Amino acid sequence: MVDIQVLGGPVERSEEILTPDALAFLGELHERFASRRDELLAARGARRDEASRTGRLDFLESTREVRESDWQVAGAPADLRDRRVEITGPTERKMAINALNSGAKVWLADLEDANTPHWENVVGGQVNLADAVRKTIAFTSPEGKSYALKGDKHAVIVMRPRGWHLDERHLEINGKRAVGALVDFGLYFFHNARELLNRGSGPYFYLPKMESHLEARLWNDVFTYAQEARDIPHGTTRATVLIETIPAAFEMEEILYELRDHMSGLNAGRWDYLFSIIKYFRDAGTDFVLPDRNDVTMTAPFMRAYTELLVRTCHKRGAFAMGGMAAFIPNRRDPEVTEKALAKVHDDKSREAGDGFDGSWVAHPDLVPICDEEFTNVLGDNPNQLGKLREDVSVTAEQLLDVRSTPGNTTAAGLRAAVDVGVRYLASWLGGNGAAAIHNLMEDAATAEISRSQVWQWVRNEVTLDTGATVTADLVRELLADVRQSLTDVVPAEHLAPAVELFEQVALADDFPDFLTLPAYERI
Ligand SMILES: CC(=O)SCCNC(=O)CCNC(=O)[C@H](O)C(C)(C)COP(=O)(O)OP(=O)(O)OC[C@H]1O[C@@H](n2cnc3c(N)ncnc32)[C@H](O)[C@@H]1OP(=O)(O)O
Ligand SMILES: O=CC(=O)O
Ligand SMILES: [Mg+2]
Repeated sequence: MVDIQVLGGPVERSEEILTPDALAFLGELHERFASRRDELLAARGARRDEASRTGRLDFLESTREVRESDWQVAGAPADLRDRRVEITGPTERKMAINALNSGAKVWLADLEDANTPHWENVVGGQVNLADAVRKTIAFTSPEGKSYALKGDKHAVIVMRPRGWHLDERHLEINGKRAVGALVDFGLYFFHNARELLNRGSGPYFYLPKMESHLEARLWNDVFTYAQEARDIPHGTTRATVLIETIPAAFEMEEILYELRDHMSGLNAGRWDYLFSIIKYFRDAGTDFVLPDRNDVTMTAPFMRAYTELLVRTCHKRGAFAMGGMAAFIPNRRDPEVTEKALAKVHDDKSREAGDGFDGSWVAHPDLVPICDEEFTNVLGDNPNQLGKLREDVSVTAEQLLDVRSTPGNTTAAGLRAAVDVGVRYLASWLGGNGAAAIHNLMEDAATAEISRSQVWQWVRNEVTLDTGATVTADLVRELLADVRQSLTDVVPAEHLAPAVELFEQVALADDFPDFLTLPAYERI
C-alpha cells in the first residue's frame, strides 16, 4: 500500500485536483519510476565530471546502430501538424486565457522555466489547465476586466512539466519527497487525457532538460504505463523534447528513437543550452568561456551547428523541428522598445524558417503575428516543412563544442548586467513569478541560470574585463552590494535580501551548484 501525504497548505479548488484516485495514480507512478529517476540523476554527475575534466563529449559508440539504421517516428496527430507559431507562458489564469486566444497554434503551458513551483502555482496551475482543456476557463481581474475564451479556435495545449531534477516537497510518497515531473505529468494526465482525446486532441507534453536518451526512455515508459493504467490508446500521448543540454545534442537521434511511438519533435531550447555548456565544461578552461550574454547570438558557430543538426536530425526521422525563444519583448507603453523587439524577433524567426524549422516560440501575444508571418513566408500553404531534409548539413563534435570562436567581449557592463538581472529575477521567482520582463527582455529560470553561471565561470577563469580588471569573487561581492543598494526601491524588501544571498550562493560557491532552483526551492 503506497503511503501518500499531502503536506501543502490549502489551495482554492485543490479538492478537484488532489482527489484520492489522482493521488493513488501518482503513488503508482512513483512506485514504478521514482527509483529509476534517482539512478539517472546520479549518472548525470559522473558524466559531467568526466566532460568537465577532459573538455570533450562525443556521439555514443554504443548507439551507432540507432543512428545508422532506418526508422521513422510516428506521424503527427492532426492538431499538431501545423505548429508554425507557439506561445509560451505560465499557467496563471489570465495568461492562460490570453495565450489560448492569442492566435498561436500551440500554447506551451509552462510548469517549468516560467514557473515558480510554489504549491499554489503547482495545484492552481492544474486547476487552470483542467478548465482550459474543458474550455470553461474564465477570469475577472481586480480592475473588473473579464476574460473568457473567444471564438472556437484556440491554441492546442502542450504542457511542460518540471525537469527530472526537481522534487515536490508538498507531497510525500512512502516517506520521500515526490518527483516534481511525475506530479505535474501525473495530475495533468489523470484529469485531462481522456477529455482531450474526446475533444480531438491529446495529452501533449514538452519535456525539458534531459541529459541522455536513457532519460527519454524513462519518459517513454511512464507514458506507456500511464496509457495502459488509464485505458488510453498507446501512442496518443505525445512528447516534444527540448534539446537544451549539451549531452542531449549528442543524442538527438537516440532520444527520438526512444520516444518514437510518442514523438512529436525536438525543440532548440537555446537558453538552457548555453547554461548547460557552462555547467558541463565548468573546469575545462578558457576554451569554454562565453563573452557577455548579449554577444552570444544564434549566429555564433557553435549555435549554428546545434540548430542545423537539430533540423537535419528531426526531418531525417519525420519529427518536427521547433525553434526557440528570442528574449526581446514588446512594451505596449513604449513604441521604441516595441519596434526594436519586433525587428529582432523578425530576424530570429526568419532565420529559423529559412533553416528548415517547422515553427517557433514567442513569449508575448504581440509577437504571434511576427512569427506567423515569417513562417508563412516560407511554408506558404504547407503546414510544415518536414520534407526539407537538409542533407547538406553535417555537423561534427568539434563544431558543437567550438565555443572558442564566438565573437564578443567580456565587459564590466556585462558582468554588472549579469548580477543585476540575476538578483532581480531571483526576487521575482521567490515572489511567485517565474517569468519577468527585465530591461525589456524576457527572463526566466533558464536565462537566470546563464547570468549566475557566467559570473561563476568568469571568476573561476579569472577573466579580464574591458576595463582591465580581473573578475574575482571579491569584485562580484562589491557589485552585489552595489546592485542591492540600487534595487532597494525597486524590489520588495522581503525578496531582495534572500535574492542577494541566493545569487551569491549559486554564483560564487566553490562547487558549481547544479541548478539555481534547487537551493531556491528550499526558500519558498
Ligand atoms: C527559456 C524559455 O523556457 S522561454 C519559455 C518560458 N518563458 C515564458 O514562457 C515567458 C512568457 N512570457 C511572459 O511570461 C510575459 O510575457 C512576461 C512576464 C515576459 C511579460 O509579461 P507582462 O509584463 O505582463 O507583459 P505586458 O504587460 O506587455 O502584457 C500585456 C498583455 O499580454 C499578456 N501576456 C504577456 N505575455 C503573455 C504570454 N506569454 N501568454 C499569455 N499572455 C501574455 C499579459 O497577460 C497582458 O494581458 P492584459 O492586457 O490582458 O492584462
Ligand atoms: O526552454 C527553453 C530554453 O531556451 O531554455
Ligand atoms: Mg529551458
